[in-house]
Amino acid sequence: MSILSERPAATGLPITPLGPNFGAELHGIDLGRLDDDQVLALREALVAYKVLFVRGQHGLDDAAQIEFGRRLGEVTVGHPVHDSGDVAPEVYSLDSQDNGFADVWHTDVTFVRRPPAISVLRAVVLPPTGGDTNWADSQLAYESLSPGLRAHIDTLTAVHDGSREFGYYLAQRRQGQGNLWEGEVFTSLTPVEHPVVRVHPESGRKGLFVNPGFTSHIAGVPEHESRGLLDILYAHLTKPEHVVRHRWQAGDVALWDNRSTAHYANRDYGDQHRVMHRITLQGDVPVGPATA
Ligand SMILES: O=C(O)CCC(=O)C(=O)O
Ligand SMILES: [Fe+2]
Repeated sequence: MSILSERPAATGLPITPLGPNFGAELHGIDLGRLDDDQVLALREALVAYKVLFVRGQHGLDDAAQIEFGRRLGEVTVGHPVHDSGDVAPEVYSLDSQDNGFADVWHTDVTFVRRPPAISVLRAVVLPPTGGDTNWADSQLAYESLSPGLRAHIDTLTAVHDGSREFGYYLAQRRQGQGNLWEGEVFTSLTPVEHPVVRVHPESGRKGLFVNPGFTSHIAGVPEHESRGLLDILYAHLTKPEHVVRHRWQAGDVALWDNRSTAHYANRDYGDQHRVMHRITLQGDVPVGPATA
């Protein structure tokens, strides 16, 4: 029996859930021509399903992708330090011929005070095979930890450090001159602290908010303890039961909620070319259980 259940949403969006709570596909809509009710429904579906896949968006170019983003929220510049070259400032281009890989589990740009809430990714050039992307449900992962561990990590904060992935790039390629992100020009990547457990500002659900890409350590505990605990949390977050995997086709767009997910792009396509264009929507300062 197929786990897919065609469920006509009350809102009129044709949503096919990929599981009970995580991931859904949308067919038969044009992201460039949504009416206001559909935009609202999409926004709600994004919080509910955390990652949405929209097929057949062949007409969407960078400008239309940005325009679509503006209907959902405040579009940021593409990245705090990366320069994507000959594209609009809002676009972050991941080009395999320019070291644009995302083969480490991460949540986007958590190394700033207000990480982006939502990302919208469009396939521009796809390899003939491979290059799938995986998303992990950080809320389900949190909820399926034992109560004792949940209570413990509810109290912790962690340090997020963008210099691990982008420090060399900022120093060498950008000569210490990053982009203007929310009024701040990034000349260095100063580590920031976020709660280990994030309370989602819209749904109120708690989720793990640490990621191997940018989290350097848990604050205020010995290094070996931090390492051990993070390893447990990462292994749990990325269990197959918590993950959906998307096999890209031309015209696909994926949208995800960075407040409740992490993701990883498979680097398994050899020398083939792969280009993805991402835009991000402004988020808020992550809040933990103690202050929620
Ligand atoms: O290349 C991909 O599939 C995902 C890249 C990524 O991490 C992102 O767009 O945020
Ligand atoms: Fe990413």
